[in-house]
Amino acid sequence: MISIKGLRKQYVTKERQIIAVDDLDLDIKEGEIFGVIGYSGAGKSTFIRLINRLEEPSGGSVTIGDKDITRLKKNDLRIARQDIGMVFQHFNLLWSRTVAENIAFPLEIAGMSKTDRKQRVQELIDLVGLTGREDAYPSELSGGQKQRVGIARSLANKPKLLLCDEATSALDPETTTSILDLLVDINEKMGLTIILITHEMQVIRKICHRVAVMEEGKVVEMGDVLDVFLHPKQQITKKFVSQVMGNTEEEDAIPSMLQDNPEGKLIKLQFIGESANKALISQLAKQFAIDINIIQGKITNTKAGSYGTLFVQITGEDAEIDRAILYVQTKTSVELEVILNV
Ligand SMILES: Nc1ncnc2c1ncn2[C@@H]1O[C@H](COP(=O)(O)OP(=O)(O)OP(=O)(O)O)[C@@H](O)[C@H]1O
Repeated sequence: MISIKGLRKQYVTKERQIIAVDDLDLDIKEGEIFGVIGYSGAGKSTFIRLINRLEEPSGGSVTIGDKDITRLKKNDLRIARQDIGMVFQHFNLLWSRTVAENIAFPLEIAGMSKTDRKQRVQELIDLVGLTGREDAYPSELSGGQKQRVGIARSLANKPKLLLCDEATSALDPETTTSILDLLVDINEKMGLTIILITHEMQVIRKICHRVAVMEEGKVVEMGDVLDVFLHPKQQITKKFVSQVMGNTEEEDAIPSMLQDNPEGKLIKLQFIGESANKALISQLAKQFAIDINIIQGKITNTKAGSYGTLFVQITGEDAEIDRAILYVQTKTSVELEVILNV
């Protein structure tokens, strides 16, 4: 639905030239929640603002449906933008307007009649859970409520695409969760495509279907969220995954946990779905003459399902351990890695 080709943005200042977005190619599917993650300065904000041309690209194209946004003249761009909502980190509300008036603002610009506007605003207020706060001013609202107004306003013209620029970065973890839940709800109810940028892997984990990792203006890794969590390739992606899964230093410390009983093999199992794994452990213990001691385990839930890592110590005759390992590798979908041979 959205096709981005060779997208580029170069800033030229007196002191320096910066390529903030460097030859980006991406296809985003209709109805998906697509996350872009990167550290500060990676080019995320520039990228998302190029999509609706809040920034003018230096090269490349952004095609939404059958419209090449980068080629539209001013008036056509204004019309095309009605199909693209945007949510901002710092809400960008009009402080002298009430909740209802903020949400009505884009409808006024689009020329909707007062009666229709009133009805649409009420629908939106109910949708984002602000019923009863219509006449409040932004200064009277919590951060989460302000963002709900921002989201309602972005949806006013029934866009097909929603761009979220660090929409939860100014919010505490609990409020972040409730706003992310709202985005998922909107995505599912309306089939709205969402592109979000963030520096938090938790945001990607909770709601995104696919993720792109950005570094120095380029996408360095991209894939289904579950795949990226299970098999991060680039160093930067591994770092982001460890934000959620815990530090790899913890893994380094695991061999020392075997100090009390240094024998057998230390194995890392990676699996999708918790129950499949539990069943596997008991099956292995029954089928092979081995003992399995669970050292450490972690389950993480993503939008696409749960996955986990389990560290186990297997003891017994070497040949029997090897048979059990071969069984897991050839007969199950669980991934197995021998971390340590004692
Ligand atoms: N208007 C501008 N003029 C000059 N350089 C800019 C401009 N906007 C962004 N840049 C530079 O482009 C690069 C990418 O910035 P961008 O804000 O897109 O990154 P980001 O990943 O969104 O980071 P952050 O989360 O800190 O905003 C940075 O080096 C930044 O200094």
